[in-house]
Amino acid sequence: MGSDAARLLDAADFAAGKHKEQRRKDPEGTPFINHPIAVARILASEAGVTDIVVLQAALLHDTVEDTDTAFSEIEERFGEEVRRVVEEVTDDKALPKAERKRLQIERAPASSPRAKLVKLADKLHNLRDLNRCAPQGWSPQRVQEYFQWAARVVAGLRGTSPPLEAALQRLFEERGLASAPPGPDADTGTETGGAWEGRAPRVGRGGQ
Ligand SMILES: Nc1nc2c(ncn2[C@@H]2O[C@H](COP(=O)(O)OP(=O)(O)O)[C@@H](OP(=O)(O)OP(=O)(O)O)[C@H]2O)c(=O)[nH]1
Ligand SMILES: [Mn+2]
Repeated sequence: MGSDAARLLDAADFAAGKHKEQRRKDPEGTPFINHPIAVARILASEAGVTDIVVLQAALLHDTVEDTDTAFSEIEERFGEEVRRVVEEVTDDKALPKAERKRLQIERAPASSPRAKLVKLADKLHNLRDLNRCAPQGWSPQRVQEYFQWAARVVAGLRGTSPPLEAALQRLFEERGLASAPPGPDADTGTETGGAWEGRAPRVGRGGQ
């Protein structure tokens, strides 16, 4: 099986090979692999995660969604637990974009704790990246809409990692997106209404 370090580097090497032709959407064309590495770093350094399955899944989280990688390949090389987390954080690109985005909001609350960690770190890195530099062709309104959508996904991931949720909360507040504080009573607060500018109501806590 090898050491934890070996397993982690195996995942980093696999992801680097799969993403080798891809660039991020920023005007600098940052190598895509910077993103999964940053997501794994956020989990290890900011969330204090030591679970190698989570860190491997973070490195691999966009391989199936964005390259020719099959889930079976992930399972054969990294095992069933890693495959399962990657599967939970992979959008079905065959679906229309609006449906994919809706499903992320709907499915967040019932995700496994491991998948919730990867999703929180993924959103945190994408939002920090948006603040740093918007992707080519994105208007300020599109950026703001991504923040609004991300806040709805993150609302369904609460109770998972206080440091990541606090970092995300600050980013949402900077954008004028208030939301209820973490915790079991998060859906009872009314003082923070209006975050969605009259769009849909907050979602995703039903019965979880
Ligand atoms: N902020 C930012 N995002 C970039 C950049 N380059 C690529 N992305 C990716 O773009 C996706 C968000 O763009 P959208 O237009 O909303 O989604 P889409 O790619 O699925 O169509 C994210 O994918 P994802 O990882 O699948 O996350 P998510 O859509 O599930 O949040 C993000 O990782 C960049 O330079 N900055
Ligand atoms: Mn990602």
